[in-house]
Amino acid sequence: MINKIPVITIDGPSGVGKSTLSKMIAKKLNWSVLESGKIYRLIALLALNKKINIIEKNIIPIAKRLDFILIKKKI
Ligand SMILES: Nc1ncnc2c1ncn2[C@@H]1O[C@H](COP(=O)(O)OP(=O)(O)OP(=O)(O)O)[C@@H](O)[C@H]1O
Ligand SMILES: Nc1ccn([C@@H]2O[C@H](COP(=O)(O)O)[C@@H](O)[C@H]2O)c(=O)n1
Repeated sequence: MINKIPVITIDGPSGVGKSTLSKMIAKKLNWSVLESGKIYRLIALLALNKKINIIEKNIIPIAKRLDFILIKKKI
């Protein structure tokens, strides 16, 4: 079943405090933290494994199926 708990995610450069701040906010709101950098890296890994050229039109279908891929562990 897909987790319906709201998530917070903060984008920005490395080491600026995204994780620290998002964990603090998530704790206060009882939300989950979504680390967007991990999603980008996972999509890149899937594209590399499947030898897919990393251009927008190829990446969008992978991103759309990401929840299915994660649930079925089809990486
Ligand atoms: N408001 C703050 N003031 C001073 N130091 C901070 C603050 N917020 C976070 N830090 C410190 O800065 C460092 C980087 O923080 P954090 O890991 O939250 O950043 P990040 O943006 O998530 O990093 P990464 O991109 O590497 O995942 C940590 O050592 C953290 O303790
Ligand atoms: N493949 C990636 C990875 C990250 N980003 C951006 O960088 C930010 C920092 O990511 P971290 O995981 O190192 O905290 C992230 O918020 C993204 O904006 C990216 O564009 N592509």
